[in-house]
Amino acid sequence: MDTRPTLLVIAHGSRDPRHAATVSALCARVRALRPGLRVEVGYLDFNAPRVPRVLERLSAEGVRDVVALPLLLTRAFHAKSDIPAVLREAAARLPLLTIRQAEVLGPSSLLTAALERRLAEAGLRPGDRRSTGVVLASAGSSDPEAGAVLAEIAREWWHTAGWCAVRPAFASASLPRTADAVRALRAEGVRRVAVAPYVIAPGFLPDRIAAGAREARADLLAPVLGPAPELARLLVRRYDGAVLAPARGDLTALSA
Ligand SMILES: C[C@@]1(CC(=O)O)c2cc3[nH]c(cc4nc(cc5[nH]c(cc(n2)[C@H]1CCC(=O)O)[C@@](C)(CC(=O)O)[C@@H]5CCC(=O)O)C(CC(=O)O)=C4CCC(=O)O)c(CCC(=O)O)c3CC(=O)O
Ligand SMILES: [Co+2]
Repeated sequence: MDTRPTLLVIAHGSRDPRHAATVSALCARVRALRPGLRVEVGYLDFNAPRVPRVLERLSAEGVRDVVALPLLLTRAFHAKSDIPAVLREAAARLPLLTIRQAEVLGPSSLLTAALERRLAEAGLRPGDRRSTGVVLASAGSSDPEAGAVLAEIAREWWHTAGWCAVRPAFASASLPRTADAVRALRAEGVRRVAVAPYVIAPGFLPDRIAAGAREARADLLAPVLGPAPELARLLVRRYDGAVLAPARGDLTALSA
């Protein structure tokens, strides 16, 4: 029997059916990277099964150890408040289960590599970098830490990839919006403006980013990250990090 903790991927959920289809495709890639590892998905909202139902089922089946991995790019509301509350509540009802929450996916060079893969798919050539300004369009959060982290990711990516500029934009909760960031780059004289959605799956907020890119006539709109191979590798990396965490004395277990 496989004694490794079960991987529970916690996805946001969406009314858009492409969201859950993308999450499933990503999990299939993770299973291919780690044959024999049990990978389950639970949703916070909109889709079934919800996280508490999955944990109940796992506990009933005799699973004792779970790594709960937020399928989120940023440590903000969902990662800091929402998921810990859901896990605490479930852990209190399921005393045989040990649940560890893994780190969120970002920031990571694997994510910028996935963004570059998507920009190339949208037609951007490596030689275009110096003349291209990129709008890094994320979901947005009212958590100021998220905004600061996104600004740092934009700075770092600009620095390492050699873009003419990288500017953050947000689909909700904070400003600027995608269309305003595209216009600002144009006003600064940037020749080619590309929009890179820093979101995982198609859905409501990605559609808003795409509408903003069209409205401001961006030259290029990349697809969402989706089941990129870099993302699958990053999930495995965060899972491994959580499995190793207690050995470092960095106990994140929610129930003993
Ligand atoms: C807390 C809040 C902002 C705040 O106020 O701080 C916030 C935060 C975050 N959402 C994130 C992600 C996604 N959000 C959606 C969808 C919706 N999100 C909405 C609201 C809110 N989202 C605010 C709560 C307001 C309230 O509930 O009172 C909805 C209801 C309405 C709306 O936006 O108007 C709309 C449903 C639309 C519908 O009805 O169908 C999808 C799915 C999709 O787009 O379809 C994804 C996955 C995208 C992907 O695939 O990556 C992340 C990024 C996490 C990460 O990866 O880092 C954060 C950041 C964080 O965690 O803080
Ligand atoms: Co949201």
